[in-house]
Amino acid sequence: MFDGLDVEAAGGEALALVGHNGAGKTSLLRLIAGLLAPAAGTITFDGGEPDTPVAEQAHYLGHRDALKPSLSVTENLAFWREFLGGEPTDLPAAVEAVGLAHAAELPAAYLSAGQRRRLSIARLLVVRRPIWLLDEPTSALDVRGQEMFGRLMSDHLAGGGLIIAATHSPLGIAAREMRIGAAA
Ligand SMILES: Nc1ncnc2c1ncn2[C@@H]1O[C@H](COP(=O)(O)OP(=O)(O)OP(=O)(O)O)[C@@H](O)[C@H]1O
Repeated sequence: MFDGLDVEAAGGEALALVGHNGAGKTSLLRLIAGLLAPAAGTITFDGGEPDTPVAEQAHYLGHRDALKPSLSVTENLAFWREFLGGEPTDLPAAVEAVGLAHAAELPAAYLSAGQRRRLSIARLLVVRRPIWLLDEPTSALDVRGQEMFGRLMSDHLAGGGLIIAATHSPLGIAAREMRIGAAA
């Protein structure tokens, strides 16, 4: 799919992966997230927890929102916090931060596409991880949702976090562009 790829990104930086459909942007994110094994090469995280795999220090926000439809918004977040071994955090604050306070007790099955994406974004806030791997994160978000997520991404970068995002549209924050594959 791709070879000879040499990418480096530092804390506080956002890297925007751009490239044509099928270039390998999602695959690169999935490699870093530990969901695919590289045929060759290594992925390292200097300054992270040395004994913890990079994948466990990263959040992967994929195309599909990983939600349990029968659980409410708050229950989904509680599930993720438990599953990912997060510290006790203020779930209502995370729900509020993504603009879902009015839907906190609604089953995820009833959420719109944009609301599901907002709930997925709340997972990034509930369990703190330094690396955010985002695949088309703003798809389905309305303008206010995009602004909200832009602020959350900026806060993450200001705290020394790292963002790597595959995107076909502006990310809403200053990002270094990295092209995957040949220009279309
Ligand atoms: N599980 C898989 N098995 C086989 N081939 C795959 C698999 N997943 C992806 N591919 C192939 O790898 C290539 C890169 O796919 P990828 O999803 O990484 O592209 P992308 O750059 O994210 O594209 P898009 O802009 O359409 O989201 C494509 O040719 C795709 O068909």
